[in-house]
Amino acid sequence: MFRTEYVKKVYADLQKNNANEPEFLQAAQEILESLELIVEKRPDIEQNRILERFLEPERFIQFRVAWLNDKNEVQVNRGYRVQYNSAIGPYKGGIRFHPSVNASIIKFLGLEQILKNSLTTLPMGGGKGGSNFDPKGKSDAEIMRFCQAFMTELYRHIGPDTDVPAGDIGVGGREVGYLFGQYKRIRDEFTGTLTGKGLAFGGSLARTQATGYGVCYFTQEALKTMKGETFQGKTVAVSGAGNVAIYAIEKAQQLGAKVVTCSDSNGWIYDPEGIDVELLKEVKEVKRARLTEYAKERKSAEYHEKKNGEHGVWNYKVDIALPCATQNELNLDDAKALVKNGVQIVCEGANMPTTLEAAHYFIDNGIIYGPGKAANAGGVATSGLEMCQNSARLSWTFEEVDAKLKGIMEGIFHNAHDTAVKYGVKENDLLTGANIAGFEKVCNAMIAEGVF
Ligand SMILES: NC(=O)C1=CN([C@@H]2O[C@H](COP(=O)(O)OP(=O)(O)OC[C@H]3O[C@@H](n4cnc5c(N)ncnc54)[C@H](O)[C@@H]3O)[C@@H](O)[C@H]2O)C=CC1
Ligand SMILES: O=C(O)CCC(=O)C(=O)O
Repeated sequence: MFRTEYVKKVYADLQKNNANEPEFLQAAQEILESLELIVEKRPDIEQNRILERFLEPERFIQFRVAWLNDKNEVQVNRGYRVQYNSAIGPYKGGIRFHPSVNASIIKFLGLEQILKNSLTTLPMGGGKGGSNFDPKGKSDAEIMRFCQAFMTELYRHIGPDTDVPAGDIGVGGREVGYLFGQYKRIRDEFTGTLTGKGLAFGGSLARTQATGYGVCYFTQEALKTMKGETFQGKTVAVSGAGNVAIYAIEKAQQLGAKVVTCSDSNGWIYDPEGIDVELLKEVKEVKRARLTEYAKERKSAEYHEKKNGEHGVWNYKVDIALPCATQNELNLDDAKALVKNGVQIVCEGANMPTTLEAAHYFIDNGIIYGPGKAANAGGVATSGLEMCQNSARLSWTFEEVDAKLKGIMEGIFHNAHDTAVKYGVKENDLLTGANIAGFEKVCNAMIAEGVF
């Protein structure tokens, strides 16, 4: 797995100290496999014990969230915030509400976020938070009370120049609104402490679309540079049916592709005529319903129930795959099926959706592989743009924000690609390129700022 004694020891210690955290160890292993190349070139990394410091969060906060449901019964959940690394800016990263949330998931997401935020070129450190609260089936009033209870603890740890949370799975505009309202009430100040806010109270145009559109801008630049091609006429598989998936589908179709799949936790849609994105928005964003509702309205769509936890969407003949649901949703068998069916490029809208074996399989088979920390950085980049607008107390037009987002995504692709080439790995290995490029800036800042 590793060649150098230093990296071997760092990873062995990490395994010992985080024994029951598989997602965190997976993310760390994937990053360390890339960073070994820079460690071999730069002895100052080992001298300054940068890898050990980089992998250890600056702060990990865990707290109780007690709230009342609609029957006036007391409910108790666990809340988290990891403030992972502030070398290049205030901690920045989303909040996830999902029953699977635990320390391992929060730490893997926070670690990825450090490199992602560095790649955006904006001054943002890495953080992430969440709760094992399950929003499914909760009333609007329950969601509000939970968000208020969550913020009643979190507020003391965050601030516009300290730590700026945003949304992630289970946390969208509605939840950010309730979190922001409670923060403002407790602190008695109106600042840009959260991003993804509503447009009436400091949100940025295009933040809703940013992650999904950004994945497509990244994919488009990769196709253009490495294959001289575009989205026009291509067939695309997307997983997920949430914020990232919806706007990835919308942009891919605007760019001339046909997206034939999407999915949620219960099942998936195969729609050979192309997903009707307006209908999908109506089902998921307005009604908050299941994909069965989409299939009822759309004659050309097939609905498949997930029976054995399979993700289903990776078995069709497509040119482009965009996993946009959740971690480890694309395994080695899925990767083999995609490659057999002629996929050319896989770019991740979700965080770590591809298992490590599957990622290696893509790279070894010449598929362009854009890891989430590069391909889905458009969401946090636009959050960074929201922070700029809040500080300046102004707002840019949709076109201005979208143009900046596009420029940032194209820049991230070229940075990852050029770094892959510079470090002598295959040019389709944007994983190594993104890991090294994101790390280098953080590492230099950590050394310059002294031992901490
Ligand atoms: N919202 C954002 O700006 C960003 C989100 N991401 C990542 O994108 C992914 C999706 O997030 P959002 O679209 O924001 O969330 P969302 O809450 O809007 O949608 C979540 C999506 O994931 C699916 N999903 C969740 N758990 C699942 C499971 N166990 N099995 C199958 N599907 C499952 C849901 O069905 C839904 O399609 C996550 O990995 C998130 O970390 C990454 C960068 C930014
Ligand atoms: O916009 C943000 O700050 C967070 C986005 C996020 O959670 C992510 O990039 O995974």
